[in-house]
Amino acid sequence: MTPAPPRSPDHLTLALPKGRILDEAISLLSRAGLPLSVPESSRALRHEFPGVTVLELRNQDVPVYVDLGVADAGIVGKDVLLESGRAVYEPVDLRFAACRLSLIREIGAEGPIHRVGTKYPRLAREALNARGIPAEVVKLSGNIELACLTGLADAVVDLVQTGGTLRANHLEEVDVIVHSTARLVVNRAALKLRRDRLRPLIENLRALVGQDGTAK
Ligand SMILES: Nc1ncnc2c1ncn2[C@@H]1O[C@H](COP(=O)(O)OP(=O)(O)OP(=O)(O)O)[C@@H](O)[C@H]1O
Ligand SMILES: O=P(O)(O)OC[C@H]1O[C@H](OP(=O)(O)OP(=O)(O)O)[C@H](O)[C@@H]1O
Repeated sequence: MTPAPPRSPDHLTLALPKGRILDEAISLLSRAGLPLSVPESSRALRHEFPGVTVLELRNQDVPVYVDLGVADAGIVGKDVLLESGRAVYEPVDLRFAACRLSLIREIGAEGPIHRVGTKYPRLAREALNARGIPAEVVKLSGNIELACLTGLADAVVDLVQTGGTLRANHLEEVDVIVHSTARLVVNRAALKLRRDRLRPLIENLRALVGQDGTAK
């Protein structure tokens, strides 16, 4: 393993997910005082700004990079954070990318649930255990609703926001498992080492999303 070059305590490394969270994350961080702009469309995965490096990752990898201290902080959905099981510090609910993780079946489906398809096997397992449903959980990677339509599974655990995907596929939400929004996550050691950079960032983000006790 190549050791990472030492980073100055003045420098911040941020883990941000490509996909639907990236633009809003960059916009919020910029308004909170970081000199960021949306990375130009290139194949580059690491973007340098004055005093800040942005690592562009898959959602599931954001908690890993932050927990292991390669990134000082990151932004990720609560759904992905819970699924990761990583005990990172989570100081700000950024209140965007709101959705819920739900148990979903074909409209009118009855009878026992034997197999559940999902991108969230840990949360699905916990939810099924809590409801006393001894079903098999099958990990899938995308277009999860298809598992119900094809008979691969007799229920799925997936995200719902407008409900448009459910309606378009003759599916219904049977139960909400957890509500999710985007969160700022911070490495606990970095919070001490880079306190002068991270504390103002946390306070500015709290003020921007209305969690500092002041009016927005
Ligand atoms: N339809 C939606 N409406 C609002 N927020 C959503 C919706 N779908 C997902 N999210 C939130 O945005 C996060 C990122 O979603 P996105 O669609 O970019 O990920 P993905 O492409 O499915 O993930 P990956 O390809 O990295 O596995 C999710 O973890 C969730 O918190
Ligand atoms: O209730 P809705 O507003 O329809 O949103 C829910 C859909 O959004 C997400 O899928 P996405 O579009 O990210 O595609 P994916 O399945 O590839 O993740 C999620 O997995 C649902 O399928």
